[in-house]
Amino acid sequence: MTFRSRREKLRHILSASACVHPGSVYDAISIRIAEDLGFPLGMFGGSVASLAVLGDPDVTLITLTELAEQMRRMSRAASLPVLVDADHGYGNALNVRRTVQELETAGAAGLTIEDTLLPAAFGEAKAQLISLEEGVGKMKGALDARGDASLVIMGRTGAASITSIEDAIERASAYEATGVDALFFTGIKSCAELEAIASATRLPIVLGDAPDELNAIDYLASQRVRIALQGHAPIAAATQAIYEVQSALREGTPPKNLKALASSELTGRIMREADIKARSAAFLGLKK
Ligand SMILES: O=C([O-])CC(=O)C(=O)O
Ligand SMILES: [Mg+2]
Repeated sequence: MTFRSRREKLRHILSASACVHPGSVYDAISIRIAEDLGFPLGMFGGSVASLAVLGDPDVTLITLTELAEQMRRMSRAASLPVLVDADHGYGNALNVRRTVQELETAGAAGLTIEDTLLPAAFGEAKAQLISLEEGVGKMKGALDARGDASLVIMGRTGAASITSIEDAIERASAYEATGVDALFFTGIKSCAELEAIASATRLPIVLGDAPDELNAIDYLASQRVRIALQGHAPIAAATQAIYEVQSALREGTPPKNLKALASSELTGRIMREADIKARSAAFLGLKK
């Protein structure tokens, strides 16, 4: 499937009237599983990118090259549309342009650019924001860099949990005015806050995190939330599974007694083994 048709699917989600949960994806295996299970969209979070690629926490150590390469691997492995958390765009507004170019050619369906000051400033324990003006410049740079007009650019603000809900609304309104395709919020704590945002803006809304008060999907849809993230449980589950199997082996459990391994049928499906066999027959003169 072409990159454009993946982007059009994401655009369709944003323009429809329902709210969807994306699958959390971070590598070729996780995206193929999300695709096979019927998720309409994959979310490639910055936190899981750092963990999967570097084994590091989410402290902006991953490079744009590493992020884009991981996206490229996922684009090859599956055709599920993927929304990429591009953090602050890896620098200033000129770096944001480069980030958009790299993620576009790597096959992202959409990406978010946020106004958090990253990496963290010297001597500051708490997260900080860049100025509204700099945030606007980043959004304009992102839109200007787009080569395929169907690539979805989202303006993201974490102001609700860093400064105030009023600041989040002011920033979101300014980003909306640049022509971005959707608004992505983190740190929204209540229905009242979401309703204030929904009535002050008009673009589709994406929620990066949400307390229990905000988990009824029909209510979210009624407030123009089109995508609601659910964290990144798959990589946590994978980490636990690897820990358990390595512990068992280290303690002397024979490999044949290990529990909860993927069956060869499941592994074969994820590896698209039938396709490889058919191609081997067609191109290598081997039997199907
Ligand atoms: O975008 C998301 O998935 C949430 C986030 O910031 C991260 O996981 O880095
Ligand atoms: Mg992030």
